[in-house]
Amino acid sequence: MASLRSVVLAGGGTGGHIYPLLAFADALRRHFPDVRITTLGSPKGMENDLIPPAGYDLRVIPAFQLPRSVNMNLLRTPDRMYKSSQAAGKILEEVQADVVVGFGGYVSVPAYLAAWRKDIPIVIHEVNVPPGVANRMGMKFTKNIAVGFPQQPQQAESLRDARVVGVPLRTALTQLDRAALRPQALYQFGLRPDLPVLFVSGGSSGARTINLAVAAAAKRLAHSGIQVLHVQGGRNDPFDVPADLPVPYRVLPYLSDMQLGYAAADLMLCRGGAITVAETTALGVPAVYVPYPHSNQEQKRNALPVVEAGGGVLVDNSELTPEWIEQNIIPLARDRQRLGAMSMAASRYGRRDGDEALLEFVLEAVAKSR
Ligand SMILES: CC(=O)N[C@H]1[C@@H](OP(=O)(O)OP(=O)(O)OC[C@H]2O[C@@H](n3ccc(=O)[nH]c3=O)[C@H](O)[C@@H]2O)O[C@H](CO)[C@@H](O)[C@@H]1O
Repeated sequence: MASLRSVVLAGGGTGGHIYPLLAFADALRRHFPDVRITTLGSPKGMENDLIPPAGYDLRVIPAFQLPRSVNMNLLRTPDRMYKSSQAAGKILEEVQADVVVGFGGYVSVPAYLAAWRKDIPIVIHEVNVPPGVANRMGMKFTKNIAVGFPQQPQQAESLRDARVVGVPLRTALTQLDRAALRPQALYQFGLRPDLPVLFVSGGSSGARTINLAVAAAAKRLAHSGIQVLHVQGGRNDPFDVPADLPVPYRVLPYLSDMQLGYAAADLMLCRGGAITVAETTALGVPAVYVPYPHSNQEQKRNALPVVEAGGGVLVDNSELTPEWIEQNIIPLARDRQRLGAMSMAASRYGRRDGDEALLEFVLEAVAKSR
C-alpha cells in the first residue's frame, strides 16, 4: 500500500462538494493518522462555515468564475486564472503534496491546473450523474476519475472508464442505525412516535419552491396526521407556517446533525442533489425527489435511477403544489407497506463505503505515479 504524507483536497461552493471532501478527510485520518491534510476553498463558499469547525486546515485561494461550459482557453487567460492557480501552486509546494483530490466546484480547477504543472498526481471524484464543469475541465489533466454512482446506460463519454467508488459519507451517517436512533431523534425534535414524519430538505442551500409548497400544505398535512420536520436550508428566506396545527410541524434553519433527520423520517421530500441521493439511498430513506430544474437537468439524472429502482418518486418542480402534496404525499406517507418496499429498493441502490473505496483508488493512483 502506498503511504501518504501530504494530501491536498480541493472542493467548495455548496455542501454537495464539501461534505464528501470532509468524509474523505476523515477516512484519510483514520488510515494515516500522521498525514498532513490541506483543503483548498474559495473566499465565499460554505467551506468557510463547514471545514474549520471539522478540524481541517482550510486555505482560501482567490475566486475563479467558472464558465457555464468547458472552456480550456480560460486556463490560458492570465487575469482570469493566473492568481488562483499561482496561489494553489504555492500551497502545493509548501505542503509538498503527494496527491491532489478534487471534488468539483470552481476552486478545484486552479488546483488541478497547478498540480498538473507540478506533476503531482490528480484524482477527480465526480458525484453528479452528468459531470460538472469544473471536473470536466479537470479531466483534461488526469485519467484518475472516480464516480459516485453505478454507470448508467447513457453515461457521459468522459466517465465511461471511471471507477465506481460511491460517495464518501459522514461517519455519523455510515454508522447510522435509523431505527435505533429514532426515539432520540423524535424526542429531540418534539415529534410524536405514533404519527408518520415527513422530512423536508431542499439541499444545503434550501429550495424556495419546496419550502413554499410544503408550508402552504401545512394544514392539509397536519389534518391528515402527518408531522413535518422542515429544514429551510442555509440560504433561504423564512416562510410562514400556521401556528395552530393539531400535530407538530417543526422548522429548522439548517440541520448539522442530518443523521437525526434521517432517523426521524418515514418519508423525505427533497431535491436531487447528488449527496442527498447518496445519503437517502445509503440509509434506505424513501424519498420524493423534486429536482432543481436548471443546471443541465443534473438533479433529475441523479434521482432517476433510484426512482427506476423503486426507491423514490420524481416530481417536476413546476408540479409541486399544495394540491400535488395532498394527492400524492399524504397517501404515501401513511402507506407503511409501500414505504417499506421503497426503503428496501433505495438501499439496494445505495452504498456506505464510498470513503474507503475512494481512498483505495487514491492510493492506487499515487502508487502508479511513483
Ligand atoms: C442547486 C444546485 O446546483 N445544487 C447542486 C449542489 O447541491 P447541494 O449543495 O444542495 O448538495 P446535495 O444535495 O448533493 O448535498 C447536500 C448536503 O448537505 C447536507 N445538509 C443539507 C441540509 C442541511 O440542513 N444539513 C445538511 O447537512 C446533506 O446531508 C448533504 O450532505 O451540489 C450537488 C453535488 O454536486 C449537486 O448534485 C446539486 O445539483
